[in-house]
Amino acid sequence: MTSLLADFYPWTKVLHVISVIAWMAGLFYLPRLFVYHAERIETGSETDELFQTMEVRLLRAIMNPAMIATWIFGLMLAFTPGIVDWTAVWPYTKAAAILAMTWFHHWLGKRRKEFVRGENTRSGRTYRMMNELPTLLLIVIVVSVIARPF
Ligand code: HEM
Repeated sequence: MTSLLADFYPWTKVLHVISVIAWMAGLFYLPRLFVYHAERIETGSETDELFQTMEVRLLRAIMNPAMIATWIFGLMLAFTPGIVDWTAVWPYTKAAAILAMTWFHHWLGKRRKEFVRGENTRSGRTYRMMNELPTLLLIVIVVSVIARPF
């Protein structure tokens, strides 16, 4: 099994990076939709319904599968022999940022359901601020996994 993982290593990494890009696209775009949904759209209007459709499609068709694929290929890389030096610090800074990213994904999912019920209480400003979180986490992850300064 481990030698199979070693044979597929470059392709696993290709699939990991492709799924990461798709996941990140959604993590950047969904809070942006929430900003406009919270600031500009009247609850119960046709535009409200249109935004709900865009949000649910983005989450279900792109973000959920991309997150699952990122985890599967990432774990396959982590189990590939000789790839991760577990005595270094970078795997743990990366892991902490990944957990935060996964938490953020679920936080967005809960906010989407509030919009569906017409119960959003958060302002556009809050969603604007939360929109910065995936950028910060992305920086921590990419520095951890590529520059490995620690
Ligand atoms: C979800 C769980 C994740 C796990 C278990 C995981 C694990 C890994 C592992 C073990 C590697 C291989 C490192 C190597 O080849 O030396 C890797 C590569 C990489 N990961 Fe992840 N990762 C995850 C999520 C992410 C996320 C969310 C991002 C970006 C936001 C990301 C970005 C990258 C990049 C850019 C590489 C390629 C680095 C290189 O060129 O070697 N990963 N990942």
